[in-house]
Amino acid sequence: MIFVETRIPGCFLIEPEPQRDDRGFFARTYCPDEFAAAGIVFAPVQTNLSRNDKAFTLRGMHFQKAPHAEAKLVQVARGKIHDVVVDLRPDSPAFRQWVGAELSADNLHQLYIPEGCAHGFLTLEAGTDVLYGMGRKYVPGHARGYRYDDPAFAIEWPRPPAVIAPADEAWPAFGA
Ligand SMILES: Cc1cn([C@H]2C[C@H](O)[C@@H](COP(=O)(O)OP(=O)(O)O[C@H]3O[C@H](C)C(=O)[C@H](O)[C@H]3O)O2)c(=O)[nH]c1=O
Repeated sequence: MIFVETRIPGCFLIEPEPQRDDRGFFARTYCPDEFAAAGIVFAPVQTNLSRNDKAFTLRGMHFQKAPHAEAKLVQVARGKIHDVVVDLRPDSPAFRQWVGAELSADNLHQLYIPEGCAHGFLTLEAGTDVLYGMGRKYVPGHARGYRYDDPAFAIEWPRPPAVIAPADEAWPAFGA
């Protein structure tokens, strides 16, 4: 696995190293030793699957309120997304900055998102499945978020969403 830290400290783009043969390939998508060697202390304790039927479906920008903040390992099992992370840690040099990456079933790329960051994605193909490894079990009632187009972050999206949940349109403005 190849780890490339983004401009958000602790947020990594991860490129698995598929072992290819005549049948296809085998790729490791998580390994505690390789993560530890990259300086990441993370062990998924819950996994989630997000199925998105339509292209240009947007989910986000979500995070869990402390003390239930979640680190996440995100990968696309089918289709393609524009994945975005926003640093919400006031003491971070990248506070309020965002990073984006195209994750797809073809490029196998993953994003590791540390606690204290918001996460969201826009699907770029119909029938996109997003897999999550979560660093903490989900605790209902602690979900928080901001709008994907909040001017405080000025996130660049490939295009506006065609599908978005009312709850994701109703998040408060950052700093409100
Ligand atoms: C996150 C989560 C949700 N749920 C339940 C709660 C709702 O009844 C239902 C759908 O939840 P929600 O509408 O929050 O799903 P998304 O909008 O895809 O939210 C996720 O999308 C953004 C992009 C993320 O990074 C988070 O993983 C997560 O917030 O699943 C659970 O039972 N367990 C869970 O871990």
